[in-house]
Amino acid sequence: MLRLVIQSRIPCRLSPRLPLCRHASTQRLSARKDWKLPVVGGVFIGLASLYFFLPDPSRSAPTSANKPLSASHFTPATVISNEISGPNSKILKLRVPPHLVIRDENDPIGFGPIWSVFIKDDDIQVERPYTPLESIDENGNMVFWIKRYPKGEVGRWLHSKQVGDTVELRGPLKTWPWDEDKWDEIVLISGGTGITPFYQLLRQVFDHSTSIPQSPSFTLIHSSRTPEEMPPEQILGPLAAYAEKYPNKFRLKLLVDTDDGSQPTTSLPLEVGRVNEQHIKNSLGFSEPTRWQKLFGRKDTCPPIPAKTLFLVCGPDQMVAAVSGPYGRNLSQGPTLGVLGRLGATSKQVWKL
Ligand SMILES: Cc1cc2nc3c(=O)[nH]c(=O)nc-3n(C[C@H](O)[C@H](O)[C@H](O)COP(=O)(O)OP(=O)(O)OC[C@H]3O[C@@H](n4cnc5c(N)ncnc54)[C@H](O)[C@@H]3O)c2cc1C
Repeated sequence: MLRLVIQSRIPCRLSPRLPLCRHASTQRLSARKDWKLPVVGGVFIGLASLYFFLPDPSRSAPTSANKPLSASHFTPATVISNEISGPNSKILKLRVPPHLVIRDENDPIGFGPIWSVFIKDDDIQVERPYTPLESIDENGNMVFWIKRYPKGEVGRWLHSKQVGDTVELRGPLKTWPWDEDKWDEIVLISGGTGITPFYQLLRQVFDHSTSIPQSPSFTLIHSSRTPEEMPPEQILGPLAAYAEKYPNKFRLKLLVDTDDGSQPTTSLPLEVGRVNEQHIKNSLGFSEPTRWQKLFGRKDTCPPIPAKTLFLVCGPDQMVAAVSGPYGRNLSQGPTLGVLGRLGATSKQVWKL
């Protein structure tokens, strides 16, 4: 998920370039007569400065407190609450004036799942995308589950916001277009706060859809690092309720990397381990051969994955790579590898959010 951060120029790209700059200045001291190196170095530094310090067209989008919400400008939002939900996470509630939320069914961006907003860190003028858990209500409220990384910029900044503070956001932006007629089976695989787009989608399907019997079946396989880092009850509670109410339409599987003895956020069963082939096979209803079947020659091969099956994957880079192969260059999807590749999923059946 972090891979899709579009506006991360400052922290991500500065660091690899610094050693190059240092290298250039060392050369200049030791080989004064070589005039080419300082000139090339100077041009390089000049270009790099332009790249980093010229205003970015999206970050420098105007702010308007009167126009309807849109991705083309920032809208001020008020912090309504900001509550701790785990060792590094908070549930943040923001409110925009409700009259700025125009719900137009013909709007191609619209507010259908899955959508997100960019929130701008005013101190350093950097924006990051975040997914409102429950879309946006009639009072203009949006609720987010936000993780803070030790050296992360915007997450830390958002964690420091107090009730009554103002932050600026722009959106909605379509993250993935939901089409209930296209798939029979959808397997959602998330890590950490990568669950947020899936929560938004599932809530839309199970709380707001009028045609649940016709909707695809869903399995959500979610993993967190430890029990206390599991999503809060606010997220897992409704999901557990959907699994109980619609057992043929929704299954939930929760994994932790390690059980460090910390207090889980949920009473739901947690399995220790990473997402593997067997989890995916179980989600598709493929049975494991019994000991007797193995003894009499049935190999643990996987039947072909049905054509109308979709896998959506969202989480930290390493998890996305292990499950579905790494992202490609320039924000492209990259090849389908990893667990899903080994099971024979095609690139049309896999989408890395
Ligand atoms: C469509 C979409 C929706 C999203 N929705 C959510 C959501 O609902 N909730 C949520 O929490 N996140 C969400 N994200 C992720 C979010 O956008 C950010 O990527 C995330 O919050 C990290 O941003 P940051 O500015 O805090 O960290 P960044 O500054 O981008 O840092 C990211 C990582 O790099 C490390 N890092 C930063 N600087 C350094 C350094 N100098 N040296 C070494 N390591 C460093 C950090 O420790 C961290 O691990 C979403 C992403 C996308 C693409």
